[in-house]
Formats: sequence, structure tokens, C-alpha cells
Amino acid sequence: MDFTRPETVLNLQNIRNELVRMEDTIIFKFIERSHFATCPSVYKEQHPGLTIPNFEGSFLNWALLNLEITQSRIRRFESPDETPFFPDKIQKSFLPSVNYPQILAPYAPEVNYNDTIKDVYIEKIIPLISRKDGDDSNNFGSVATSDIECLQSLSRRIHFGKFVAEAKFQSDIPLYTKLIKDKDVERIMENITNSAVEEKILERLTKKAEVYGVDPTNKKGEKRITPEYLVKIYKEIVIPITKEVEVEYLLRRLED
Ligand SMILES: C=C(O[C@@H]1C=C(C(=O)O)C=C[C@H]1O)C(=O)O
Repeated sequence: MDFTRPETVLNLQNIRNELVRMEDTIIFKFIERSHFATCPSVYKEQHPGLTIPNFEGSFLNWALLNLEITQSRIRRFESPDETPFFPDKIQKSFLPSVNYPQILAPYAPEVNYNDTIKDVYIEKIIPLISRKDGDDSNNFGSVATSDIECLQSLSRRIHFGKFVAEAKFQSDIPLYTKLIKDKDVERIMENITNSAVEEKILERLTKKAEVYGVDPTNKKGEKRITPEYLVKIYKEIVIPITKEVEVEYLLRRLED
């Protein structure tokens, strides 16, 4: 997939292959996070024990915001497959623009589910993948660093739904034009859903979780990311939000 060549990006099989590759990235980021406790203080806004000069948000938000500002300066968010968590705070890069060809509709950057992704990561994913409950103040920095890697990997995967949606729109313009004009959200959701692909993803994740993150020479070794938790995360969070991204992107597709 080459973002300077739209035909390689809007090929649905290429997109699906990229989503498969992202599974490995996400699993290994989760495995890293699984070494730490839940560390709820990292996510608390204005935590009394974690005062941050001139900042009123959580320790995680401070770290994520400042990293995204740095990443924006070196052009990360000019890439069409990256969506910032703080779109209003990122800055212009000092590097020359790559001038990617227009692949998605102009409003695509406005389809941003990162607030939802961060909330559901903290509320539902952290309790599933952390080693134990509780704070471990010696590791707040490592936890925030690991969380940011998990969040940016989840964000890229979920917002890939925009490329999926554009590819599907172009594969049947009459159908989607009618559904969009009718604002038929239900039928748009039905048409973008491919249950066979979803099933294959969940089967593959089960196998990957059984192999990754364990010591292959010690089959009884502790599994750090269990197959059932990984499948639950994808089935109940990652895939449904990806489909929400697809539907929201499509609902605006006839805008001038
Ligand atoms: C991503 C696609 O669209 C939908 C979302 C999927 C997902 O998030 O994994 C898988 C299949 C579809 O239901 C696709 O068709 O490949």
C-alpha cells in the first residue's frame, strides 16, 4: 500500500491485508502494556498526587498531547492514515509537505473517533490487559508511554475504516448514493458489514493470542494476553467502532 498511489490504497484486499498486519502491532503493544498494573492515577484529571505544571488534564493526556505536538512537527499527521487525538493542538511541520494525492473525501480528517477510542481503552481495555489492579507510581511514565503506543495503534486500525468506506463506495456508487440520500444508516451498516471477514479475523486472533506472548518452550507458561480477551476486544470494541467510522464517512460522502 503506497499512499502516493491511490489505486494501491483503495484496493479492498490491500486494505484487508494491512488490517491483518495491524493485528500483530496491536497484540504486541497490548503485551507490553500487560506487564503493568491498571494505574488508575494515570488517567485521573487533576490527580492530587500527580500535579503537572500549567496543565489541568490527566497525566496520560499531558504525555499524549505533547508527543502529538512533537510528532506533528515532524509531519506524522500529514499522512492520511494518521488521526490525532488533539487535532486542535497539533502544529505545522517544519518539513516540506509530501503533497499526498487526494484519496479520501476532503472532510475525512473530521471523522475522528479518538475520544471514544481513548474512553473505551481506559474503561474497558485496560482492566482486561493489565497485570493486576492498582497504582504502581514507579511506572507511571512507562504506563503512559505504553498506553500511547496502544492508543495510536488502535486509532490507525479503526480509522482505516475511512479507506474501507471509500473503496466500498467506489465499488457500488449507485447503491451507496441511494442509501446516503435516504440517510438509511441501517442499510448502510448492513452493506458495509462482511460477517465472513469478521469471523476470519476473530479465528485468526484466537490463534495469534495462543502463540504470541507466551514462552513456546513452556506451554504452561503465563499467557499475557488471553485469546478470549483479545477476541472480546476486537468483537465488542475494535470492529464495531471501525464500522461506525465507515458509516459516518459514507453518510457525508455526497457533500460537495
Ligand atoms: C473492514 C471491513 O469492513 C467491516 C469491518 C471489519 C473490521 O473492522 O474488521 C471487517 C469486515 C466488515 O464487517 C472489511 O470489509 O474488510
